[in-house]
Parts: sequence; structure tokens; C-alpha cells
Amino acid sequence: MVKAVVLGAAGGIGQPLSLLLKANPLITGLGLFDIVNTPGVAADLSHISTPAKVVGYLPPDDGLKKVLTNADVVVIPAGVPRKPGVRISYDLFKINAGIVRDLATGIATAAPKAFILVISNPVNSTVPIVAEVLKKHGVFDPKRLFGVTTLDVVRASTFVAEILGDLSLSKSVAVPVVGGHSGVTIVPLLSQSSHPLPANLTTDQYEALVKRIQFGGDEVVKAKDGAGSATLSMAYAGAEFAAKLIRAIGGEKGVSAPTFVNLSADPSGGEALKKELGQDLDYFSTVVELGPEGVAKINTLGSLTDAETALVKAAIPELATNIQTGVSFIASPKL
Ligand SMILES: NC(=O)C1=CN([C@@H]2O[C@H](COP(=O)(O)OP(=O)(O)OC[C@H]3O[C@@H](n4cnc5c(N)ncnc54)[C@H](O)[C@@H]3O)[C@@H](O)[C@H]2O)C=CC1
Ligand SMILES: O=C([O-])CC(=O)C(=O)O
Repeated sequence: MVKAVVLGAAGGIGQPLSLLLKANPLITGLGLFDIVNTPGVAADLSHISTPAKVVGYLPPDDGLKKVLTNADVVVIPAGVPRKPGVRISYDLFKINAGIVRDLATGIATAAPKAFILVISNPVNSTVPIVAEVLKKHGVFDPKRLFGVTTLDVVRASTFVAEILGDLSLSKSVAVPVVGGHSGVTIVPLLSQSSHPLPANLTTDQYEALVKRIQFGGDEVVKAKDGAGSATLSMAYAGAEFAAKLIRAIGGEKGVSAPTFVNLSADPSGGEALKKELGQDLDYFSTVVELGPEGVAKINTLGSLTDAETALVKAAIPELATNIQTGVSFIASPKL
């Protein structure tokens, strides 16, 4: 029995994500919450012939508390998306930080043991916000909090398969994408791809591939031309990550995925990774082994090329600032 809850369920990501979760046979309950339209989305999904019983709530009458009651997995795609010219880490933060803080407060009181999957941008800051709220309520378990960076992994698989000239490979191509989730903080470790890049790939082609993975979001924002950012590919990625986690908490062994986590979730406190990074970061995205408690082990980066080492180095200052921005937002006495 797994109850999944989507906060922001009526949005561009929320609706297709809820559809994909409804299609997951391991999910037996699906709770939808948004400030608009959830009764309609829930009624629509409830006619699909899969096990999950669907309920939809709005804020009045304690809707957030009701939807979160008995939640096992809570996915958060609530918040505003980008338009052309808008920066993830600054412009979106101003609005989404407060939304995520309030939803995290609801989780801390109504579902303190739930696994929390944060999609709302900027992920590098919203994950620390959720952690700080949970800490304030004395219910923070770092093993249960995840920033969803799966879209970067999905893009890397697709773009590598394209370069290999065979899109049918994209489901099996696995590229660890580490760091964070915005621009230069996104670091694809292409040397560790399950399917090696063509030997004749030039440096220019390699650099263009790295850039495309780092700025894949821009490609979609530009093409949507004012109508928002990635929603369908994000819903796919979010559902993939949720499905992996649900399999792992159900006892399946050998499940792992890159995800943005608090390094204290690792049994060793993430010391080996911090040593590799040469920096005492509290959060980083890397391949995480998942288990019944959530994070079972946070993997180190392994062997990197010189180019990858440079990318990791370039990611750290922005990542550190983004993390601190999230932490400070909750620490601020003005709130
Ligand atoms: N982690 C990732 O890889 C990605 C993250 N995103 C982020 O996901 C977020 C959502 O994007 P979209 O679905 O395209 O936006 P959207 O505007 O289509 O949907 C957002 C939904 O959140 C709802 N919402 C706003 N305040 C709320 C609150 N307090 N409680 C509950 N629901 C609330 C809105 O009513 C709306 O239905 C954005 O921040 C976007 O940047 C987008 C793509 C990829
Ligand atoms: O770029 C954006 O605004 C949305 C996002 O996170 C992505 O597409 O990876």
C-alpha cells in the first residue's frame, strides 16, 4: 500500500505527473492538492482502471492536511515556471521559496515521515528550504528528502543516444549527472556513460553536448515562447524517480539514481564525497543507492576526466550560494 501525494497537481507538470503516478500499479492511493482545479483533475483521473484511489483537495477546510494524511511519498511541483529571460535561481526563488516553505510546514505537521521529492525550482535552494522547515519542527530525516534532478539524467540519456545515432538506446543509456539542478551546477559525467561516446567526437562536440545537458531547460523555455518551461518531460522524469523510490522502499535491492540530497543522509556523513569535492557542501546531487529508509548510500564521483574535474570545480561556488540562499530564507528572523 503506497499513498503518493502531488502538491501543485493541477499545473503543467502536476497533471501529467499525476497521470503517470495513477498508471503506476504500485500506488494504491493518490492525493492531489493545488490552489485550483484539483477536484476536476481528481475526478478525471479516478476513471482510469488502475489501483490508486484518487482524491483531490483545495486549500479551504484543511485541504493540505487532509491530502497529506497517511502520505508515504509527497512530490512537490508547485510554484511558478520560467518564461524567456527569467533566471531559475533568482527570479523563481522570490516566489517559489514561500510556496515551498508553506507546503513543507504542512508536511512537517501532517506527514512528518513521508519521503519528499522536490521538483519546484530552484531545486538547489528549495531542497534546503524544506530541510530547514523540517528541522524547525524537529522531524528532519535527511534520508527521506530528495531534489529531483532526473530530468537532467533523462536529457543526458536522450542526447547521448542521439549522438550515437540510435534513439532506441535512450532508455538504456545511463549517464550520471551530478552537482545541482541549474546551468553550470549540472555536471554530466559523460566518461562514465554506460554507452561510450564515439571515439571521434571532437572537443567542440563534447563541449556542445555538455552545454546542451546543462541548459536543456532553456531550449524548452525558448520553444514554448512564454508558455512556461518543461512540463511533459519533467512529469516523465518525476514519475521515473518516484517509481524507483517506491520500488526501493518496498524492498527491491540494487535501485539507484542521481538525486540532490543532504550529505548527512549517508551512513558516513558523505565525508568521502566532500573530500573528493574539496569543499564542505551540505548538499550535492550524485548517484544515491536507495533502500527501505530512502537514502541507503551516497556514492562518490569516481574517476573523472580533467574536463569533468573542471566542470565540478565550476559548479561548486554557485551551488554553495544557492544552498545558503535556501538556508538563510528560513533562518531569516523576518519570516
Ligand atoms: N526539477 C526540475 O527538473 C524541473 C522543475 N520545474 C519547476 O517546477 C515548477 C512547476 O512548473 P509548472 O508545472 O510548469 O508550473 P505551472 O504554473 O504550470 O504549475 C504550478 C502549479 O502550482 C500551483 N501552486 C501555486 N502555489 C501553490 C501552493 N501554495 N500550493 C499548491 N499548489 C500551488 C499552481 O496553481 C499551478 O497549478 C516550477 O518551479 C518549475 O521551474 C520545471 C521543470 C523541471
Ligand atoms: O529550466 C527550467 O526553467 C525548468 C527546468 O528546471 C528544466 O527544464 O530543467
